[in-house]
Amino acid sequence: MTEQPDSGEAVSAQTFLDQPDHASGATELARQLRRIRGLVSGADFEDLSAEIELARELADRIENAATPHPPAQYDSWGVPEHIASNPVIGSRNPAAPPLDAVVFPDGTVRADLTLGVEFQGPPGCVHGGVVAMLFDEMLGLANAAAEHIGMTVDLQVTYSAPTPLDTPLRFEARQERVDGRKLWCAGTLHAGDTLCASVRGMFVTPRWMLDGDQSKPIEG
Ligand SMILES: CCCCCCCCCCCCCCCC(=O)SCCNC(=O)CCNC(=O)[C@H](O)C(C)(C)COP(=O)(O)OP(=O)(O)OC[C@H]1O[C@@H](n2cnc3c(N)ncnc32)[C@H](O)[C@@H]1OP(=O)(O)O
Repeated sequence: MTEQPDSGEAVSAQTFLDQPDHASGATELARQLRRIRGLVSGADFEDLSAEIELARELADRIENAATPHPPAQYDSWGVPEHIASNPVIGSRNPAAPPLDAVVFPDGTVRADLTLGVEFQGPPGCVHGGVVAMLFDEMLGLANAAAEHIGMTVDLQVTYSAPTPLDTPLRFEARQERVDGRKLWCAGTLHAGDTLCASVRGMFVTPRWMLDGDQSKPIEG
């Protein structure tokens, strides 16, 4: 449970799309790979030849143990495998920050996170494309929280101030309007009191999705 600090009164939030650790250990493996990701992209080393050998052996071992499931086999939105591989929230995707979201009773989705040097664009700042990607996901999550999802057809990001690295950031998003298959969402990104960026997005629920069961429980 988290409190919404800007509301003036304590409002409880629920963890959203909770992803328990995978029994195989893949979630923990992703955590360790994220540590390596940050170190390799943001530190100097004298000689890594022994570590390279180790990494190659590890990659070979994981490849031999793996039974890959191509994305085309993922059967629907929100199943654990679909969420786990996501590049923004996926607990088993080492490339994901990962972003952990909570949802408030009014439908606002919030995520607090800190981004390291591997997400750098301008020196000391988060890459603008990374901000856009995280916003896209946040708006998608706001749609999921409203149980009315779609695909992005338009995403407009306004960058107001540089987004600092290694600094607590807060993303917020909510679905604002629905008209048939068309959905509109908005969001903000703050570092402390500074508004770094804001976003407006339009989504469309594909016709084929209406034939499926959108209201099925979100697993994971
Ligand atoms: C509850 C369940 C659990 C969920 C669990 C959650 C899991 C965890 C969350 C993951 C969250 C992922 C968040 C990332 C989201 C992506 O990354 S989505 C990927 C990027 N987007 C795409 O690839 C979309 C590509 N576009 C398309 O495939 C097609 O345009 C679409 C979206 C299927 C729509 O095609 P369509 O069904 O044929 O619709 P179409 O008739 O063309 O348009 C419908 C209406 O929208 C309008 N429209 C279409 N495009 C536009 C546009 N660009 N601008 C303005 N209007 C437009 C049309 O003019 C039309 O308006 P009307 O004539 O009805 O007034």
